[in-house]
Amino acid sequence: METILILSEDQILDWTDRLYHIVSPEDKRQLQLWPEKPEIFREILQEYTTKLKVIVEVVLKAMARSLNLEENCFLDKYGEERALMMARFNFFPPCPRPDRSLGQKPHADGSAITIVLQDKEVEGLQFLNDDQWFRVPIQLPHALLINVGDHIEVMSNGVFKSPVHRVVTNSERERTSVAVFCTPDPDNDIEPVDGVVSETRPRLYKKMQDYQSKYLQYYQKGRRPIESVKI
Ligand SMILES: O=C(O)CCC(=O)C(=O)O
Ligand SMILES: [Fe+2]
Repeated sequence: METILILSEDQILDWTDRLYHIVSPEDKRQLQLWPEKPEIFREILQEYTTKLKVIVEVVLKAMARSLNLEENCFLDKYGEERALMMARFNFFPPCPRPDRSLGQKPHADGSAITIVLQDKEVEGLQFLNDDQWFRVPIQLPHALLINVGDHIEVMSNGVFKSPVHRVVTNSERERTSVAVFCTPDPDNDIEPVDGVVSETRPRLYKKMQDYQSKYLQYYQKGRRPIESVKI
């Protein structure tokens, strides 16, 4: 299943094939679209999802504590049971012109946090800081990369930043990665939490509404969706 929306003729496409599935909550899964082979796929994805839920809880609590906030303040807004987890399997085939195309164009994730399992052997992910791209190393096989998404930037009133990143291609080797986007329960109002707004640190973001559809519109035009909620 693919969610690329072609919104205009001049839209720049990513050099990638993707499989994109909701993995939680269970009643939102569309199992009829999941691969049937290898047979172990569903079982492994189920187990992976269950384990990632534990990581999300630990990480969101730790992030709150690190700001001296009540430890459940991000987790409560995230919503645990009804939070949306979407798994994206990214396949980046070798590209004959890596100088002219990207596996994934610059973007920041629209999640609360994203958990990425990178290819064990082929690098490609890069993060932007001060106008410079920094490569993410892959020395640690099976390491999970945890990336802050737009929802945590808003909830933390900008203390945690949702960084811009991209994936570069290469002409020799294919690359795969699995990104699981952990996004708050769509019924929850997401805005800066109590304790991050003060006289010295004014509120920087509005309430996030209908962010998913805004996200796609902005993203495909090469703009940062989070701009739509900045005050
Ligand atoms: O391929 C990667 O390492 C990261 C992919 C990514 O940024 C994404 O799917 O949003
Ligand atoms: Fe990403």
